[in-house]
Amino acid sequence: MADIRLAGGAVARQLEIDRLSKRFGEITALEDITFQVSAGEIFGLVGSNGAGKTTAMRIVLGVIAADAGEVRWEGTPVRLDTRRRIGYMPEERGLYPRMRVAEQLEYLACLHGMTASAAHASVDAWTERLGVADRRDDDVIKLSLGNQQRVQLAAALVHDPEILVLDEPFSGLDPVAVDVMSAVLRDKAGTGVPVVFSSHQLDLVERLCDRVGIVRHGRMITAGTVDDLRAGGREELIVHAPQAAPGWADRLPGVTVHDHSDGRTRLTLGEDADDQLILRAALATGPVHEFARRRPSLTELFRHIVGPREEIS
Ligand SMILES: Nc1ncnc2c1ncn2[C@@H]1O[C@H](COP(=O)(O)OP(=O)(O)OP(=O)(O)O)[C@@H](O)[C@H]1O
Repeated sequence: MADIRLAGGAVARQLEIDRLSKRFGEITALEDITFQVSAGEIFGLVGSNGAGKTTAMRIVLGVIAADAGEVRWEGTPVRLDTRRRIGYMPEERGLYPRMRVAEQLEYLACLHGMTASAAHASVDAWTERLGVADRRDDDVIKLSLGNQQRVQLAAALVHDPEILVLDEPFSGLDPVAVDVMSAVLRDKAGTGVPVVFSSHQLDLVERLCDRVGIVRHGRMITAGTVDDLRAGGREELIVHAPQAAPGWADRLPGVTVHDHSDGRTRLTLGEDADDQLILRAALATGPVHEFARRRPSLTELFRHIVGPREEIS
């Protein structure tokens, strides 16, 4: 168990997922998965289909029990009373299709212990913020999928949770809704809420998350800031020389050419590579419009780490 005691004996406000394991018959969904999300931090869980992300979140929420391991908040094992203070967006979504938006959000807020008047005010505020205020009196089933998802996020937020756990909150959202959702998550983190969410949209994860964890076959294979993860990836050189023919860089020492199209070549450099030699070789083909080092994106890192046959979908 990690020591999360701070100087002076205070306990860090941290959600700890500690060595969780879970099997479903022959299938190992989780194997010793461990990660922490601090108060105020946005943590992105990424992994291929079936990697174990949903299973981990369900265990945090107590929807299913772990075979082994523990989930703690502020150093104390998470029990029913803590779970009432978590805002959860389940993958299977959980709204009553034939109940009106405001009615069911108020009902959910009251289930989490809010008074009726506080619930009413909170529903007004969140439906406004999430752009579904004009749908408050509609049955959920009449809403588009994207608007249902906004309501689902409102359901996770309406009781003013201490912790947010969101399974694929961005899937199926239009770009405006993605921006609204991102801003809400940032704001909640800004008030000290630990936010953990899963997503296959790695560009979004890269932009939004303070730290990212890559899950594979039920294990956390790496976790850290995107910059930490990038430190293990190879820097690339992009050369845009429109007149360069394919193969122009193939014989340069220490150079590996990854692709070349429309005069744009993507290279990685070994120890014996000389970037000035590469530049001279590019200039020998004609004008050079771009010559830039580029760090790998999270998508590229993901491909590199989990392997090309197991790409995210
Ligand atoms: N209730 C269940 N019964 C049997 N197997 C299950 C059950 N829930 C999950 N699994 C299996 O456990 C593994 C992990 O599934 P999980 O849903 O946690 O993955 P995931 O990372 O969330 O995937 P996705 O990105 O596709 O949502 C998969 O092999 C899945 O088929």
